[in-house]
Amino acid sequence: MAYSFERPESFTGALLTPVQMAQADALAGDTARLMEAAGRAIARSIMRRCKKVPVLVLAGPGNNGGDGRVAARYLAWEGWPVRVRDFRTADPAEVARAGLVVDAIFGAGLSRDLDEHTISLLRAAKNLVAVDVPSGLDGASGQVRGFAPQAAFTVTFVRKKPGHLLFPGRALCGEVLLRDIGMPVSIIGRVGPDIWENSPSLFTLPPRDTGGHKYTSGEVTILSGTLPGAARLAAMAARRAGAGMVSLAAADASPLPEAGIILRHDPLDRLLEDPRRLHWVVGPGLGVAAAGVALARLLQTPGLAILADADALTACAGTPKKLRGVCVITPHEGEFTRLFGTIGPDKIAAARRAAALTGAVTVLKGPDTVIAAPEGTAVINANAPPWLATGGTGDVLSGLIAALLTRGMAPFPAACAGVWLHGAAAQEAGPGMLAEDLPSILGHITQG
Ligand SMILES: NC(=O)C1=CN([C@@H]2O[C@H](COP(=O)(O)OP(=O)(O)OC[C@H]3O[C@@H](n4cnc5c(N)ncnc54)[C@H](O)[C@@H]3O)[C@@H](O)[C@H]2O)[C@@H](O)CC1
Ligand SMILES: Nc1ncnc2c1ncn2[C@@H]1O[C@H](COP(=O)(O)OP(=O)(O)O)[C@@H](O)[C@H]1O
Ligand SMILES: [K+]
Repeated sequence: MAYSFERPESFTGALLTPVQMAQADALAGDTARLMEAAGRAIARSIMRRCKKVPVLVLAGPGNNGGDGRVAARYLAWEGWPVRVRDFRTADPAEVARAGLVVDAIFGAGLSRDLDEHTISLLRAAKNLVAVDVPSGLDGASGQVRGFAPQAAFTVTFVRKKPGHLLFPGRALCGEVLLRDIGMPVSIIGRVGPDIWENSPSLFTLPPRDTGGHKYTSGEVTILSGTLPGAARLAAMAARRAGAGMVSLAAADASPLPEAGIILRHDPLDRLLEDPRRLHWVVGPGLGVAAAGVALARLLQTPGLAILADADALTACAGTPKKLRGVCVITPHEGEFTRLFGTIGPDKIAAARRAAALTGAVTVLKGPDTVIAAPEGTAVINANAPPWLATGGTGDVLSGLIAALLTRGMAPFPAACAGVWLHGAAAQEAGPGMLAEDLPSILGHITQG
């Protein structure tokens, strides 16, 4: 069974771009009712989370402004001191005096950079709650158009937008509160979301085969080279994540690895004679020249599942088509840029282009890792704590994804599951963790 990508029927975790959100709005038709529900949700969130202070609602020209006006009405009913100002005539000095500013200037309809007057208003706010997104934030990409304020929290509706999860948007939103305003799930289905927030509801980990032996659980071979520690980290992760056999293939006489990792000094051609050796990790600590040669050789052998990382990616800098036939690539931003050119303002579009060009599931790593399938489905990961940004964690991720592949998962869900479990392990390890702390935690969170 191929453990495939699972789209929840409820579309939980689906992300809607501003264009898709507008389509949903048009299909639903009843904007007034949705706006009423949105405004009530904003007011409730404020009343629950904030002290009663004078509130100033900055209202824009579209539905975002409409949501803000409805929220003001509910706040006033509950006895809150609240004023509404049209953003065109509002005064920054008045904004600065407000105890709480509700930013309802622009949401999904943002179509150009903010002008100086709007920026001066938003800059003056000391304590701001954003409606849908902080005004100036592009909901599709998480990029800032001219300026966007820092929100204490953001209330959004129906489904989150990619810009809530992609940096710098994620940081500017503060906590994102997703509120149901009665948009039918069938309409979300008709819009056809193709970007998702990563979570375990998108994949199922294969159960361990109770009647199996080490080879039925799959074998992963990891090429080791100039920095053998990197390959060992990948190997430790692969073993803990349930690969039955893990071999390090080292051309030279590298020092003995940990007990339980098999060290092979055979030439690559010899290793390829074993038909069970289907899953390969190429790149971590291998050396760029060696990685280029090894990758080319592996790609001549049909039927292999190859994960290319680190030096194998650098070896293909400027010639990404050399990666065709690889199953998963895991570039960080530097490796990605060397391969495909600048990422630009839209990280999802960049990852999709790379996946389409190479045919490989592309894991564009970072604090907001994007995983893209060659046919275009994209997933944004948001569970990685900042302390995951430490040397060697990328090697662990490679070994982890390779183990999930060898356990029978298809490449896209294996990549999604690997990235999510990697973040979950780092959360469990806590601040100050090292890459080598992750494998033992993976041992207990990767069992099906
Ligand atoms: N889609 C839905 O299901 C719902 C959406 N709602 C709200 O509707 C919002 C989207 O509404 P709209 O499509 O009316 O869009 P907005 O309210 O974001 O604003 C669109 C208007 O602002 C103008 N504009 C855009 N960028 C500008 C700039 N930089 N400077 C000056 N003017 C600019 C546009 O020309 C347009 O007139 C959402 O963000 C959300 O707050 C809610 O009412 C509830 C339901
Ligand atoms: N600021 C951050 N917050 C959370 N995770 C991060 C951050 N920066 C990087 N990461 C994650 O840390 C890992 C680093 O991988 P990589 O750059 O390949 O490092 P290395 O080569 O040292 O193993 C990736 O999984 C990446 O998604
Ligand atoms: K807004």
